[in-house]
Amino acid sequence: MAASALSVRETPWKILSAEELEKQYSPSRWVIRMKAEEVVSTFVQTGNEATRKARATRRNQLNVPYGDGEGEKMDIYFPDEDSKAFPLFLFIHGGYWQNGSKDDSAFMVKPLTAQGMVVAIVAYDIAPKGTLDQMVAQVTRSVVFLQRRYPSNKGIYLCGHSAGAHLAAMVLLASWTKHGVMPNLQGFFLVSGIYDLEPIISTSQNAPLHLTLEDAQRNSPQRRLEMAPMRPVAPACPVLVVVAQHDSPEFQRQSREFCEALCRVGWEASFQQLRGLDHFDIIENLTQEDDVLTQIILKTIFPTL
Ligand SMILES: N[C@@H](CC(=O)c1ccccc1NC=O)C(=O)O
Repeated sequence: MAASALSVRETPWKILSAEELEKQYSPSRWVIRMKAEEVVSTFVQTGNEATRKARATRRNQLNVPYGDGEGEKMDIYFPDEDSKAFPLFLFIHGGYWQNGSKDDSAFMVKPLTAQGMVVAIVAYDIAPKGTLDQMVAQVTRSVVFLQRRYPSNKGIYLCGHSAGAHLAAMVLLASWTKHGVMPNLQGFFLVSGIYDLEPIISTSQNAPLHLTLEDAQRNSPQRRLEMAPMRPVAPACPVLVVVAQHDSPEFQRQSREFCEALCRVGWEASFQQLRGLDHFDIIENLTQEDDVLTQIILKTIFPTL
C-alpha cells in the first residue's frame, strides 16, 4: 500500500479542511436538542445545581488538598452509612483542559452515594495556568492520594468526561512504581473523550493550551499505546469507552480506536455508543438514577444489583 494511503487511513482527520476540523472538535455544534450557544451554559447550570444539592444533602469534605498547589483540591461526598470499606468513584471534569471546575461537576453524587459509594470530584489547574503535563501529573497524584487516605477501599473507579476522559486514560497508562503505592483501580469509565491530541493542535481549542506536536504526542494515550504497548497489570480491570450518538464522527472514531488499542494490548475494554444522547446530556443525565449510563456504572461496580 502506498505510504500516503496508509497515513490517511490511520489519520483520517488530516484530509479535513481547517473549517471541518474545527467543527469536528466543537462538541456543542453536534447537539440537536438545543442551539449550540445554549448548550454549554445549560450544562454548567445543571452541574452547578447538582453540586449545590449534593453539598446540601450529603455528608462532605470540600477542598481537601491532594497536593501543595493552590488548585490541587478535591471534594469528597459520603453515603449515609458509616463504613471504611466502600468503593470510591473519582470524577474528572471536561472543558477542553481550559474550562470547567469541580464546583460545577458533582452530577453523579446523588445516585452513586445512594448505593454506598464515596464520590470524589477532583480539581486540576486548567490552562492557561496549568500545562497538560501538569494536569496529567495532578490527576495521577489525586488517585495516589485517595488510595493513601482510604487504604481499605473496595476499589477506585475513575470516570472522566471529554478532556477529563483523556486525563483518566493517561492515569490508566501511569506507571505507579515511582509513586510508592499501587492504587486499587477496579474500573474506568471514559465518556466522550479525546485520546489522540494531534488533531486539535490546529484548532481554536489550542489557543490557551499552546500544545506543540511533541506535547500532543507525549500526552496522547492512543499514540502511547501504539508506540509502547503497555500491558495492564493482571488482573486487568474493565474499561468502558463510551461515546454519545450525537458526538461528532471524529469523537466517535477516537473512542472506537482507543478501545481497539486497549483491547489489542490486553485490557478488558468495551465500546458503547449511547443512543439519543449528545456530548453534554450524556453527563447531565448522571444526576438521574434511572439514566442509562448511571445504570451501566452501577452494574459494573455492583454486578449483583
Ligand atoms: N467550546 C466547546 C466546549 C466543550 O467542548 C466542552 C464544554 C464543557 C465540557 C466539556 C467540553 N468538551 C471537552 O472537554 C464546544 O464547542 O462544545
